[in-house]
Amino acid sequence: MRTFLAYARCRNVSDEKFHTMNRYGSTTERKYRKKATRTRKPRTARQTSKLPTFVGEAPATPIPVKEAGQFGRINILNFKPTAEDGVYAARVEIGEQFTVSAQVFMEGRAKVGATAVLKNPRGRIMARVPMQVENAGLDLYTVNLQAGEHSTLAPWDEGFDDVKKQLGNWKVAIEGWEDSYGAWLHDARIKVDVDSDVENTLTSGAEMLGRWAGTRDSNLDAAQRKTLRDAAKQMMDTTLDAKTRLGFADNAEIEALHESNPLRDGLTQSADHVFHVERPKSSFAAWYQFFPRSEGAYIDENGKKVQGNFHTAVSGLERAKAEGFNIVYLPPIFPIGVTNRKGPDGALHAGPDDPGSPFGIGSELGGHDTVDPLLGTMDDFKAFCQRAHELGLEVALDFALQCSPDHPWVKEHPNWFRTKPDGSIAYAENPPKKYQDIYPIDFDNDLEGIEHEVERIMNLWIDAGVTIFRVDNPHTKPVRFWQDVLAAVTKKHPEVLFLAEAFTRPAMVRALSYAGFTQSHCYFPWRNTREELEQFLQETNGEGGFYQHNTFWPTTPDILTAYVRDGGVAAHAIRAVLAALGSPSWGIYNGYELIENSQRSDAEEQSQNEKFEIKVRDWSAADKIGISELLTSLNDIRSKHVATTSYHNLTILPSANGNVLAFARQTDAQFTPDGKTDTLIVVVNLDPFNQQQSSIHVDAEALGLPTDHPYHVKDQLTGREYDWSWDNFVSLAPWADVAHVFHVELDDDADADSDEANE
Ligand SMILES: O=P(O)(O)O[C@H]1O[C@H](CO)[C@@H](O[C@H]2O[C@H](CO)[C@@H](O)[C@H](O)[C@H]2O)[C@H](O)[C@H]1O
Repeated sequence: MRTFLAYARCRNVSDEKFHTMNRYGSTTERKYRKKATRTRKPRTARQTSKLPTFVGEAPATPIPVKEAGQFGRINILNFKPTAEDGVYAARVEIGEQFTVSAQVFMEGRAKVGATAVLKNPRGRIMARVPMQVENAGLDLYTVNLQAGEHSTLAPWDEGFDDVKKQLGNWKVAIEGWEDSYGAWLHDARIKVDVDSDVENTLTSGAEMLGRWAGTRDSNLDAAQRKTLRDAAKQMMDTTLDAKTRLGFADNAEIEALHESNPLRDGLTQSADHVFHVERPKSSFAAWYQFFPRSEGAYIDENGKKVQGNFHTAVSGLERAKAEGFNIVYLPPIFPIGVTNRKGPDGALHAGPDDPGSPFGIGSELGGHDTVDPLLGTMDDFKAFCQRAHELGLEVALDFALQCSPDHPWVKEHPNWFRTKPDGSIAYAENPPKKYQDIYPIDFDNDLEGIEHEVERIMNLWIDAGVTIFRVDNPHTKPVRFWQDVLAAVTKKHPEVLFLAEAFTRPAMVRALSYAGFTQSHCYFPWRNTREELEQFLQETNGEGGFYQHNTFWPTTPDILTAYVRDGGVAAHAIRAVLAALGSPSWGIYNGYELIENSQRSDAEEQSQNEKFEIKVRDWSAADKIGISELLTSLNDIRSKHVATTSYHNLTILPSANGNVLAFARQTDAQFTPDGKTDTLIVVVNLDPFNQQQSSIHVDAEALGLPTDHPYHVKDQLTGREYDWSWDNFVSLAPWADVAHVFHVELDDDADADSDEANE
């Protein structure tokens, strides 16, 4: 991994805000310029030495850019990521490490440098960071940035107001400049070595050093300016030999100034590129789904199931908390219709004691704005949310926009439903699935009316304590509808998040993200082979991660794949590791801890499905299985390793065995709480039945790890330690460990060594 050279205060003359910031020093900016400030001497106002005027080569001069599309003196192209279609800005979570790149170049053989400028929503410059050459032939430069500090605060926590101030549209611009010192030094070394045109070369160099000492942009202090002027003077001492004279400009002290306060000729600034910065947990979240009616449920003396309610459901909150999750997700909690109510496993007829699918919303008791009386009252729900908040959990509520035939809207707003010529209403479908117990909404008769009603209802649940909506099947409704509703709701409540349950074509999923959905369900459950996973991990954690935040769920009440059905405990463990560490956002549907994996014969979902019946579970059985313990460890690893929090830091590692997947996640030292690079190496045996061995290749240089000696890795799941280097043997057996989650443990010296090597 490339490391940063701290880059202090390369001040743009026209930017007085930056001048102010330098004096008071924002945390972010201090972070980026740590190294340089350590070596900088106190500033004095007086200029101490005078230079003779030398005749040298003319530096590149800035050319004003008067309209969009005009080139400046330096060419800057291909900034990534840009707003898609020029409208939908890239998105990152506060404190998430992300990478920007651009092509920066100029004519001829001239050398260039590039600097990224990061501005907060108020336009204040928070960091100026030198970019690194990614591919010299393509003139491609990259840099890792972070907008604001990583935070885990929830909206009701003390201190959230400070977080809130940092949310919104940040901007990144690229500064390109001619690297006159770098280019001169390259040529001067050769010319002095072969004794060609030496006097002209040294004279030009001295002139360049003098000019550097005099520029405001380089923001040198008085002592640093003197260093450059003295070097220039000494270079002109013709009594000395050429090599000695060159040495005055070719040494570590001047090189350090070149890194921290370079001479930037022909300075050219790109346009600002917007990044929408969202609140904590907008993308980095661990979800836990349970049905409140199953919590505390029991079988009474007559053999009848007695359902739970919002009082007993606190046990679900406590389990989620104990396992380290931070969002609890509840299926719809509204009254359930009677007409066409479904029976066990979706049977088309329900018995008198069948509770029905909670997605069959609405009865004479009320609709989407009413708590199902079997679960309790609105006050009970508020108390439940309050308890969740005390435990540090956010409550996500399912919002399924559809109606049982008994829903009040069916009578109150007949124009919200499409009738067939015979006056009946067709039931809802999500082909090939049929939902005979619900009517779909018709959005084409009264879009505005439906929008207002949905806004009213969402605000009502927000007032009760909900901070997140998981929206059921949003892709079967107009995108524009969601765009309007989400904009209206977030205008009043910018902290509210939305998860799209959209298993559908990529264009629709992407459009929903643009419409305001902060996270999205995805096809992770069906990506099982190494090739499929490698591709999917890179898709989720790549360029697309700026526009769509995929959340990985191994199972849901609607999804139980053959892999999980057949692979037993090992398959559950494998999929949990992949979900927790493959995406910053992951989720578990409860019962996973109990290996509930019996599948319906006619559907890819669980039999005795909780959607249609109340589950009475023996949670004490979970202890023997160990999945609950694994989930807890995975959430613990996620909370301790900031490298798990970014959609932009995953690298696939080559593995010799097609059944073994390996990837690294890495966060640069300046973005971690302890100031050390955080590197995790995850190795997973994808075969739930057999032991698999492999050799994992780690490009130590690319990851900034020691290249000439082994480094220490510690398995965060087992505590075992190993020495790793370029190629590493692994052996994982399903009956022992399905995965390694290694943290690379570099002592400070090793970290510093590798920094030096990369610089
Ligand atoms: O259509 P999806 O696969 O995305 O599933 C989601 O929406 C379904 C409809 O809301 C929902 O289905 C469940 O509720 C229906 C209405 O009560 C019922 O007819 C279905 O049989 C039942 O599976 C599904 O749970 C939800 O995730």
